[in-house]
Amino acid sequence: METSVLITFIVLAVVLVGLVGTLLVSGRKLTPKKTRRLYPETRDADDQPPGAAEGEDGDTLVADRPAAEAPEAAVEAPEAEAEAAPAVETPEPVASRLARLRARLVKSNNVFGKSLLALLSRDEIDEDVWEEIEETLLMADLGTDSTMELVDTLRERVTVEGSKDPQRVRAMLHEELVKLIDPEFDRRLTVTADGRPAVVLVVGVNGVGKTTTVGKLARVLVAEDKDVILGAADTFRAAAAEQLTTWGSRVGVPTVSSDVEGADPASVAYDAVDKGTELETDVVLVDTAGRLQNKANLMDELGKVKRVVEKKSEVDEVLLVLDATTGQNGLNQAKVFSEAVNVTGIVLTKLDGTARGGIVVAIQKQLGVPVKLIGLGEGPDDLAPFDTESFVDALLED
Ligand SMILES: Nc1nc2c(ncn2[C@@H]2O[C@H](COP(=O)(O)OP(=O)(O)OP(=O)(O)O)[C@@H](O)[C@H]2O)c(=O)[nH]1
Repeated sequence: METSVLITFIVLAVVLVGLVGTLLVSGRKLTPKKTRRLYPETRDADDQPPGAAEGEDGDTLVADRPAAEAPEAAVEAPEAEAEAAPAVETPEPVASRLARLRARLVKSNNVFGKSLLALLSRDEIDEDVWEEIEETLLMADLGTDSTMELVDTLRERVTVEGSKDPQRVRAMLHEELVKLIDPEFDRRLTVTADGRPAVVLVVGVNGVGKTTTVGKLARVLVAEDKDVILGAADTFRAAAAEQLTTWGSRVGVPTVSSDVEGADPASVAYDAVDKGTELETDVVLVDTAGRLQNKANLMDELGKVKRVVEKKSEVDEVLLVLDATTGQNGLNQAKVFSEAVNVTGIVLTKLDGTARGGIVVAIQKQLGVPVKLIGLGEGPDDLAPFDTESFVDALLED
């Protein structure tokens, strides 16, 4: 009799211990996202990021973050280890990058502003001068309509006000350029969504800087303390996924890619959104391929990527990347893309290498969509939000 009581007691104890264990585990799952950041600052060198196991979803891989990270000083660790340089970089905050990149914009674009100011400050502004002004604006890729509009308005203002004072002329030009670029556009990126990750598709022809832009944008978002996941849906160029994974791992952001060459980009994009949802990231950034040799093919492929992603989640932003140095050609590309997907914002890259800042006006006019970001160099933090006032200031800097 006593033995059976003892056995019953032992069985009850085991069941109780099991129950307490289960409660503890499920309690951990319910820990709010923000208190268990996806990429903890302190990890053991061999820790895996959540859900980062290779091949977990069939052909889709989630690239590991860099293995070694120095533990924080508060963690008990040998001194030498605590001082080791962290493998994950800290991206530059947006405010300081703006100040730094402004100088680059001034350097490449103020030729345009300076020659305009010089022309407008002449003692006599005759027909020849107005023609020269027109030419300068066209050379800056402002586009014919906007050039005519600006010249007409300036002509009128200069005649009515009769002022040749360079400061006054500069102010007029500044005002008119700001009006043309339209400060009314909402240039904020939609990178927050309610109860799910915000989904951003990045599209554009090859070579314009798409993959680089996704990488740079991930850094901007990480600097703003957002959890990000990347989707390498440019399955056309073999090295693109690797390139993207490298960008991501530098700032501790995982990348979803396919181990099958030429895999279906829509399925990689879907997997990235799926993984982002599972990991409760704030943003999913999807890089896409941009072959333009066949318009119908491109439209089919991009349309499909968007449709398939939409089975899982809304798409919050479609960013079209355009190379500022390609002028009119870029505008034609923009048109094709905007027919394929509903573009919500433009990223204008390589503005550091051209005096054709006027392309901002032409593109916005053509697509009715704002330039939201500008690329001003090949460095990892050379991407900045577009701001009309500072852009025009940089054009007209002395
Ligand atoms: N100077 C300058 N170079 C840039 C900028 N953005 C990108 N690049 C360079 O442009 C080149 C092409 O960039 P990628 O990101 O590979 O272009 P992509 O559009 O992804 O090309 P595909 O993957 O072939 O479709 C790289 O050498 C980049 O460093 C920029 O703002 N300024």
